[in-house]
Amino acid sequence: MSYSKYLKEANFIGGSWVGADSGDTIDVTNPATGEVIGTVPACGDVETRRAIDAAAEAFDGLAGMPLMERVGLLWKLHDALMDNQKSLAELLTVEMGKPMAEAMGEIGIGAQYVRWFAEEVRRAKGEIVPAPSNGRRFLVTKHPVGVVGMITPWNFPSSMLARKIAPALAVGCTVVAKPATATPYSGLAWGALAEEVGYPKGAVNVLTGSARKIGGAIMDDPRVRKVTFTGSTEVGKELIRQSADTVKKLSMELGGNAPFLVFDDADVDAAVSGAMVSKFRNSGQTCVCANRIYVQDGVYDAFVEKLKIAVENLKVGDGREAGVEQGPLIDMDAVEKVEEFIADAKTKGGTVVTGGSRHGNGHSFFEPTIVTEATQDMKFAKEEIFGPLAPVFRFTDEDDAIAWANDTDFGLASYAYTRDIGRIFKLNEKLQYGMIGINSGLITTVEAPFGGVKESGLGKEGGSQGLEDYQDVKYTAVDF
Ligand SMILES: NC(=O)C1=CN([C@@H]2O[C@H](COP(=O)(O)OP(=O)(O)OC[C@H]3O[C@@H](n4cnc5c(N)ncnc54)[C@H](OP(=O)(O)O)[C@@H]3O)[C@@H](O)[C@H]2O)C=CC1
Ligand SMILES: O=C(O)CCCC(=O)O
Repeated sequence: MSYSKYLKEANFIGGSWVGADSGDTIDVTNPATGEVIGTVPACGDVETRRAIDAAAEAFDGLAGMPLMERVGLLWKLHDALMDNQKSLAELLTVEMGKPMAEAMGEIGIGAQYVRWFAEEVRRAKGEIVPAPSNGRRFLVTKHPVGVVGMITPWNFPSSMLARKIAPALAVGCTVVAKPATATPYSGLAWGALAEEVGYPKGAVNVLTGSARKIGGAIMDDPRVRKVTFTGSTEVGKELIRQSADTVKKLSMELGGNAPFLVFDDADVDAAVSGAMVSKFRNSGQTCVCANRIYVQDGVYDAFVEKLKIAVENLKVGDGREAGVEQGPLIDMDAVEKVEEFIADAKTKGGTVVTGGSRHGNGHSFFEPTIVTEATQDMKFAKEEIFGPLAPVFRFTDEDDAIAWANDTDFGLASYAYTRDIGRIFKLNEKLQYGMIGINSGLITTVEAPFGGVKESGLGKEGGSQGLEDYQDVKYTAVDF
């Protein structure tokens, strides 16, 4: 199959494809079938330090490369992604399970991130700040932070690296990346692409293996000046603690618990379409997925009826089959977690109006599910579901809905459907979230800063802010 071009069973360190020193490997399986599709090296701290050596050595060369050469490399990277979009998407689907259409979209948005940062870096201007007296100039300039450690999850194994690697390389930082063990090939493909388009040796290094050992070596090393992580809040907090000893710059894209508010004046059909994309994209496994759907009394029944029809039309199956819209969950633990949420809701008065069970064919598939009459004491009101389960809560009063929406430690994405302009501005002020979708269930775009507040993380990815996160600001006072 064409995806085999990018199925690399070795790690990319200092410009060479290598195994673990021990020779040990880890199996990689297709969650839709359970079959082993290949192996990757089980690397640890020694190999990670070697990768950091290579990245540190490559740094001056990449940082000192003329801007238009760095931009040229990014353009080549963009073209390589688009030229190989189908084979990279197949690889992604085979290791992660998402439907091919979504995998094609993920490779496409990854390429867009590369193009965006190739454009944005040309406008990464500094400042000359007015001095208070004559004979002085105050310069504010921007510089690449240095070697960047990147740790990424399985749910968007290609695009989560795109929005970290692209700005890093754009400004001249070098990279040591550790993709998730469940989905390593889409991460290793970034090494293959960097090699293909001619990045200097050591500019991009990609390792697989023990999260604790690779992560530990990245966090301990003073040469790694920044760490960017996407994943669970629990691991993110541990990395924040570990970063203290060497005071690293951090970007943390952590968990979410997105509220999705539907007010009486909403266009109910539009709200249902928005809820479908927000809740069921990637089988509910995105950190910006609607986790709690709050619907006002006046449209509650109509919303549930239409949502049920849309959910029952979803085709579940192997992501490689034509027309499939819901792939498997990443593993059986994820299935069990969804089952626990449903069982808890049922004991507290929730009603399963569709779905609720494992899907027939034996692997980690789960039926797209709706639970109605959800309440604030149910587990999913506080915890991230990360699966195809849509809890629908009922509300009467706008202020109650906003208070419930904010009643969480997370603050990543939120959504609201309403046509009242005054309410839209009130939501903009009151919702304690880094991102708000008004009459839109799909808000991720390269042009805008993606990121959360509260325990959903630190820093932004995308937008102009997503470039600045890879730069240090330096102030130089010149007296003459
Ligand atoms: N915000 C988001 O986008 C995501 C949120 N999640 C949430 O987290 C839950 C658990 O998912 P999971 O994949 O286990 O997420 P994790 O946070 O455990 O994994 C994300 C990445 O961190 C690595 N990692 C794990 N432990 C450490 C460590 N101690 N030091 C350094 N790196 C580490 C993982 O490596 P390895 O794969 O080798 O374990 C992976 O590369 C999900 O159910 C979901 O709720 C998950 C993924 C993405
Ligand atoms: O789940 C994430 O961590 C990122 C979601 C990206 C997207 O919305 O496409």
